[in-house]
Amino acid sequence: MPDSTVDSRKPLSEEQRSSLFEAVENTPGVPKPDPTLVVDGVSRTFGGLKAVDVAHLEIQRGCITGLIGPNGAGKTTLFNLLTGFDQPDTGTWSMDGKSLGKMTPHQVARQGVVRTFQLTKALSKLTVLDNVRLGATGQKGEKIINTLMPWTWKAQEREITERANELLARFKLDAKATDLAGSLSGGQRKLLEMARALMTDPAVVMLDEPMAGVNPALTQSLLGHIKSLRDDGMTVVFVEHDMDVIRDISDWVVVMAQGSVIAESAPAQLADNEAVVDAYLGTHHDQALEFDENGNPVGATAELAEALEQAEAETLESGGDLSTTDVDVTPQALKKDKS
Ligand SMILES: Nc1ncnc2c1ncn2[C@@H]1O[C@H](COP(=O)(O)OP(=O)(O)OP(=O)(O)O)[C@@H](O)[C@H]1O
Repeated sequence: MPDSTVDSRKPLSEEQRSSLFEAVENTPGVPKPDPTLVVDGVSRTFGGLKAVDVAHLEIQRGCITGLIGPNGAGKTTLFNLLTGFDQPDTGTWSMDGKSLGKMTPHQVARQGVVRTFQLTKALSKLTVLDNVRLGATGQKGEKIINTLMPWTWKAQEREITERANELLARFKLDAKATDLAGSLSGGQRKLLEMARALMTDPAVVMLDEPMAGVNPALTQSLLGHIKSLRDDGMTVVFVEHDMDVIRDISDWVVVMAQGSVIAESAPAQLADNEAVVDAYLGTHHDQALEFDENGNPVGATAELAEALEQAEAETLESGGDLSTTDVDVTPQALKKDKS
């Protein structure tokens, strides 16, 4: 269990969540009514490249915050820094007023902040159940003194297994408990990651691209699971490229580009923000393409394919040569075409 004594688990209703953000301005670094994580001046440089340079960021408690931005914007690096997997050059950050700086991932998890990875870290040669059990921190059996008192850690082992089984049932992986993790599909591994992350009963869960590589059939159930974390009173921060997913489940969206927070807003107002359109929505290079079971493009991919076809037809009509002409299918160009 996290050491934090603040009651950070009271689930918020949908109305409460949206009214929380009513008075929050759409400006980078804007204060939130009841922030749990607060980041100040956090920067990280690799060689000459400033991967992260966040002046100020507050994450609202009990809500889902979507973190978006083009490839290389610094999203994963920020996750790494906040959860102790990397150390910043400058800056401080805290949860409920308690500094999380200079801590190991293990210590950060004990404070109540956990994360999952873009590429799932399931240990393929261990069973699904053992993978989840490994998410527990601070088992009494780890301490030498306790090896002299095996009854204390045996009882704890039982508790850990019980909790792991409960979590496997929550994520509908209980039937796979004794299978090797290596036999799971991409989507099931994401669920396994979430189950493992929840072993410490965290207050804040940071999910790095939980939908990436997931079979579309599992996407809805994965989204449901993420919402259920919030409905249990947890604070969720998640990185995602798919704007439909962002709009569907985020209460608030933070946009990063070139290491910094360049915009924040409610999901419905994202497209109105010029900085966001320029830095993110205007570039399609990292948008996940989606197709149905017959190989036909769906959703945003269908719009993109249609726009591409139309732009190609126009290029040919006006006597252009497709082998030498780049067709501009950015949203700005498409808007121009439609008007
Ligand atoms: N260990 C590292 N060594 C050197 N450069 C790194 C390292 N980790 C990240 N970077 C660089 O820092 C920048 C930010 O990378 P990061 O992975 O945080 O971006 P991101 O927003 O998560 O991107 P993506 O959406 O592609 O996952 C990139 O230019 C990346 O190449």
